[in-house]
Amino acid sequence: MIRTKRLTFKYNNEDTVFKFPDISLNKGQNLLVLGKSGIGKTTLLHLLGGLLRPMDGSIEIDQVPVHSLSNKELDRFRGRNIGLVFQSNHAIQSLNVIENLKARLFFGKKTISQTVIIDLLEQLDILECKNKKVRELSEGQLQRLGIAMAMVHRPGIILADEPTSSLDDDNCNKVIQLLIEQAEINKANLIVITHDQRIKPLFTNKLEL
Ligand SMILES: Nc1ncnc2c1ncn2[C@@H]1O[C@H](COP(=O)(O)OP(=O)(O)OP(=O)(O)O)[C@@H](O)[C@H]1O
Repeated sequence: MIRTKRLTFKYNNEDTVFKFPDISLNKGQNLLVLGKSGIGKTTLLHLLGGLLRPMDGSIEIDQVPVHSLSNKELDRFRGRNIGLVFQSNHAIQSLNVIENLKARLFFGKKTISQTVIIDLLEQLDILECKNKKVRELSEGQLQRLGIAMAMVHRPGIILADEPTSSLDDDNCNKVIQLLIEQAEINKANLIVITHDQRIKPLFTNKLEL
């Protein structure tokens, strides 16, 4: 469950004040956030993910007032409850796929059985890569590893920043279907931000900034 109210934000040394429309999502609901370049989509995603703090307004996630957590509480909350899918992959190059997932769990202070990890890799169709180093993966496999890393700790919220902008139509559809499927399996909220118009028909719930 995510609720934001009268959320505003300003970067240090900048004049622009971003005012975001209220968001209200029940458990398991998805949202597509659209808007032209520079409007503040990534900024909103970083606020929801606790990477930035609002200037004013509130963010409530599963009854937790995220906006008023201390830095330490926020780090812990993010590590346990938020899954972030970035445009480019943030995996550690020198580690293999399984080691990267274990590192993600270590930082999130969560223990997940090896069977669950194997199941996830199978669902994402990268099980055969489990012992490959990150630098040995193709672009598509890297993208799916990014999703696995965002999902492995079973977060309640999955936030994806332009996950399809560099993909062809076929892979664009596959990645979005995988994200929707993973969100469903975990009963998580999925929020995708994009200016990729191809994704629009795949979401019923949309917010235009
Ligand atoms: N760390 C920062 N410090 C100052 N200004 C920033 C910072 N990050 C982003 N901005 C500015 O804030 C505005 C909104 O940026 P943001 O990345 O949220 O937009 P966006 O809608 O995601 O854009 P795009 O679709 O191009 O990725 C832009 O004008 C950007 O230059």
